[in-house]
Amino acid sequence: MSLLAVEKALETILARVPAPTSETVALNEALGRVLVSPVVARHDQPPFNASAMDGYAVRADDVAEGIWLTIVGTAQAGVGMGAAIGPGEAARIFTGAPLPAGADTVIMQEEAVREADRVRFTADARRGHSVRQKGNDFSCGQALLPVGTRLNALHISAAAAANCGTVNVARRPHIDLAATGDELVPPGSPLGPDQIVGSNSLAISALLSPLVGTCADHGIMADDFTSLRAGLAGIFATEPDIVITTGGASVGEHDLVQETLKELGVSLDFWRINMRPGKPLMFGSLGKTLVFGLPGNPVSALVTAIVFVLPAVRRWLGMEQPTLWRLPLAAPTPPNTARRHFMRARLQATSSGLQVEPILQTDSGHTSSLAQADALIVQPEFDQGQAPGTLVDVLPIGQC
Ligand SMILES: Nc1nc2c(c(=O)[nH]1)N[C@H]1C(S)=C(S)[C@@H](COP(=O)(O)OP(=O)(O)OC[C@H]3O[C@@H](n4cnc5c(N)ncnc54)[C@H](O)[C@@H]3O)O[C@H]1N2
Ligand code: MOO
Repeated sequence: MSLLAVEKALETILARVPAPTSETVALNEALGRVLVSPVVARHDQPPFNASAMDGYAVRADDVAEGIWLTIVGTAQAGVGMGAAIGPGEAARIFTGAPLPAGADTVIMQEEAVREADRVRFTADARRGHSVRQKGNDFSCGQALLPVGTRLNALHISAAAAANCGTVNVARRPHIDLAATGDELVPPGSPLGPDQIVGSNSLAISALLSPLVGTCADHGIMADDFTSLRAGLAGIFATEPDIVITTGGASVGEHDLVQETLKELGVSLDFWRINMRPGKPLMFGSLGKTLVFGLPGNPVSALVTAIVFVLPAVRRWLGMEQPTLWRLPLAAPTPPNTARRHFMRARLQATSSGLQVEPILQTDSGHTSSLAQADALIVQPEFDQGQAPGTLVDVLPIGQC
């Protein structure tokens, strides 16, 4: 198989992702979930003309310098006055209270002089001032949040105000994760001779967990057919939505993942992408299960998870894909090879706007440089290298 273009690989993956399916959850459990139906207001907001200030409800036409109005009642939040005000009258009113019939304006108490049951004002009345008109926030039946919205605190505020106790959200995929490699030990273990700490599973789990239902870590599988076959067959038996392996994806004698997956019935769509890091990525499916075989190198594993697995999960949930940013380079980039380079980089906020500074480390086993990055510059194949100030494509990864 020759190297596949990044776009073609992504297109192939996204075409295999099923359409979102819906489940209903209580709003207090909906943080981070993605809407499959819009949030629609169930009432006008505010439901009545309401005071925005503590002060006096008046008829604007009645207010003039030196004129006293008679206070005929009180309106407070939750308890309206229950009567109208007439010419020459005012009502004491508090923030959030329904405006009494007949009133059209509220004047705040700092601009009022009160004596017993009468009041005059030190400022002009501006008709409608300090009144939140019924429905000025939203009206009954209005769509407030569209399909595809990933609910954050701001969205939950609007949905709650609209009296939506439940929301329809996308079912989240269940993911099974396995690392492969005889040399690997779990993080936190004593490190024996020739051993490496397996970091990929924790990293990928951290990347995907905010979006997915479960991300079950099946630990480390040895580089032999018997262990791999048994381990992976056990995972496929539970029919997860997505299986992700890391390591054993390349061409060495110990890279057995591809052969094992095929033996277990996985139909492979592709293997090897024209990118760095991350060339030996595999993708296929077994029944309804999508299968990603990511490279073992930690930077390659995480970059391919960001570039291919995250978009698949977003599609699964019905979310939009983020677009690349165009930012000026803060420093030159070196020439690229024939493979598209997802170059580690740092965003810099300057007085003239955002810039992106390339990190020149390209070793795909070098995790500390990836930890310093909050963006990837997407450098085209055969790019001859660019001077500072040139606009380049940037994929922000600071939220990952
Ligand atoms: N002759 C060739 N050799 C290699 C090629 C090639 O085209 N021809 N491709 C290289 C590229 S590019 C990559 S990327 C790697 C990927 O190889 P594998 O997917 O087979 O990964 P491994 O050999 O299993 O491991 C590579 C490296 O990463 C470490 N590793 C593995 N798993 C983990 C883990 N879970 N956490 C942390 N580190 C891990 C492993 O110890 C190795 O150091 O192949 C090149 N070779
Ligand atoms: O394509 Mo590999 O991921 O560079 O080391």
